[in-house]
Amino acid sequence: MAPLTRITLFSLRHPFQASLAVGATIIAATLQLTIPRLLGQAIDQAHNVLSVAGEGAQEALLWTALTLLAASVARGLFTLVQNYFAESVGHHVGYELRLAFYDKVQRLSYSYHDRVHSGDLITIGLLDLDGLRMFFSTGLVRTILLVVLIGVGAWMLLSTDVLLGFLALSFVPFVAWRSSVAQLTLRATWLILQQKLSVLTRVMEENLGGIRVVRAFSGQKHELNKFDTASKDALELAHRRVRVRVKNTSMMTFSFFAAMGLVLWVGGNKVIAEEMTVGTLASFLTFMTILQMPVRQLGLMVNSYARASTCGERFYAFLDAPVEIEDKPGATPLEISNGVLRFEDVHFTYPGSTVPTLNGVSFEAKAGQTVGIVGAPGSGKSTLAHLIPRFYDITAGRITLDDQDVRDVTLQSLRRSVAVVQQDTFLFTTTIENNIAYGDPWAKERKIERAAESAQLHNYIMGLPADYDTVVGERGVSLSGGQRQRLSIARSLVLKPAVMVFDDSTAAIDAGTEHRIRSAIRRFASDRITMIIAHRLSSLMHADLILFLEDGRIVERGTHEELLAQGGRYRALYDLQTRPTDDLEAAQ
Ligand SMILES: Nc1ncnc2c1ncn2[C@@H]1O[C@H](COP(=O)(O)OP(=O)(O)OP(=O)(O)O)[C@@H](O)[C@H]1O
Repeated sequence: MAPLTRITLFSLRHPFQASLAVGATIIAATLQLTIPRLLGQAIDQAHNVLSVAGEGAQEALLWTALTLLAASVARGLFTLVQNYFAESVGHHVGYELRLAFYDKVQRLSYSYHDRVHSGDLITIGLLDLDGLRMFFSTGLVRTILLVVLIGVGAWMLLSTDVLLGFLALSFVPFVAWRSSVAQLTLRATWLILQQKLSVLTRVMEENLGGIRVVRAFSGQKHELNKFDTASKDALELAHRRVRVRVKNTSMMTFSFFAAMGLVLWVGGNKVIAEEMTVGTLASFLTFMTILQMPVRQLGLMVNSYARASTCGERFYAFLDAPVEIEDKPGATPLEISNGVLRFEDVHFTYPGSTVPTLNGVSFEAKAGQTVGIVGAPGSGKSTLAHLIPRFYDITAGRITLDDQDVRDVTLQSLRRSVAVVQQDTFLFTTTIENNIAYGDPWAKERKIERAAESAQLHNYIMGLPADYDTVVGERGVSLSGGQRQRLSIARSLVLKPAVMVFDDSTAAIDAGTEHRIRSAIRRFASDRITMIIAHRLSSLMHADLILFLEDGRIVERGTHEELLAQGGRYRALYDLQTRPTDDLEAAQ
């Protein structure tokens, strides 16, 4: 369905507000059209009062004046109702679209985020959504208003006097054309201006985010130049927009007054020739003044259609994008009994890639066991871990937890049972307690503290100004890399997952603390599988099973001792990491 049809039908899901807005628009426009007639009538009656000076003439003038006043007040009230309910529909639509957008964001697969920049998603969720939200009031309701005002108004003028009617309407096509051209040009330049401003925002964001690098490398001058260039571009464009607006406004005003001059000239002659009353001429001029604004607004209406159409295309393409990873129909919650994880001939290729990342990986791990994964950068270690909680779906083979294929169980139960502690930790701007309890907001205080104790973070937290209530994140207390990693470990421990993966997540933690964390986790790990991905062999030497990955294949497997005895790649890596630096330098 076309985006405009879709948003129109969506807006009509609020029939009460929508019909009040439309009804009030039609009544307000009709009342507005009576004003020039009444005004003309009043002028003629005033003329009669002056020339005839009769009782009846005065009374008639009074009545017309009162009717005029009533029509103006009523028009104002109906315009108020129109604006209120049209806006109200827009806000309801905006609210519902925002929820639909956010709901979709929560369900999107990792592969979608790999493809689409988060800045683009924010643009869809803010600007595109706004373009759609406004369509009801600035597009649909305005169309009705303009059709009634211009259509009925033109008919009334032409039916009163054809020649004068044509002259009075002569400015309409020109102003409608200029206004549409101006609005469309302004829209196009607005989009470019947004891009320029987003470059400015990005430059500023990077500067603030990387402020330490900028200062350390004395990059201030370079940063200022970058900012200045982006700023100048935005300034030039803003000037161009002002020129378009000023030029078109002047042209439209000129054509309106030219038409008005013509009407005065021809109409004046008709009045002199007594073919027309002064009141009728005055009503023509008032009609023109009333029509001027809506005709100028034709451009805004055209713009609203253009905007809603392009915004709608992007917005609905996002809403309709297939969710690659979701619960399959009839998925049941994962049930953990023995806690056995099995990879059976797993193959995986990233969506959009032609090169397989994992090639026939098979292994088994039981509850209480630790599996270490080692290999060169890019060999597929993180990928392997990300397949267990279904961040991506495998291309071939099977991954099971207690004989249940991970694709057959509900995602929520799976992800509560498999926790991946990443190397980069994201902290929400909230208290430490809320950050740790993110996966289980109802976790008891003691549970949170125990998790922090195991992650060797409790003592540090107790030294903070408001201990667990201390706010961290961008606007809170800054944590070091190692402390962030420990917080991330605590966050996963709270979940008590059946499989816990440490993806290079102790790289920023010193060996002593890492050892203490490992011992603490081992105490709680009798019923869970711990998987450790690390470059530092000392982090995973104690594992029950170590897998050596190379180009997505397991090329060596066994315990530390077995692998050393094999004398293969693991042995070589071990020697490299344990050999004194002097030996290495001598070997080079
Ligand atoms: N989201 C992605 N989309 C496409 N290819 C990816 C994606 N993530 C990783 N890859 C590719 O898959 C391969 C394996 O990456 P992976 O991150 O699993 O390696 P790794 O062994 O964990 O590396 P490191 O030790 O550096 O963390 C790499 O060639 C990488 O470029």
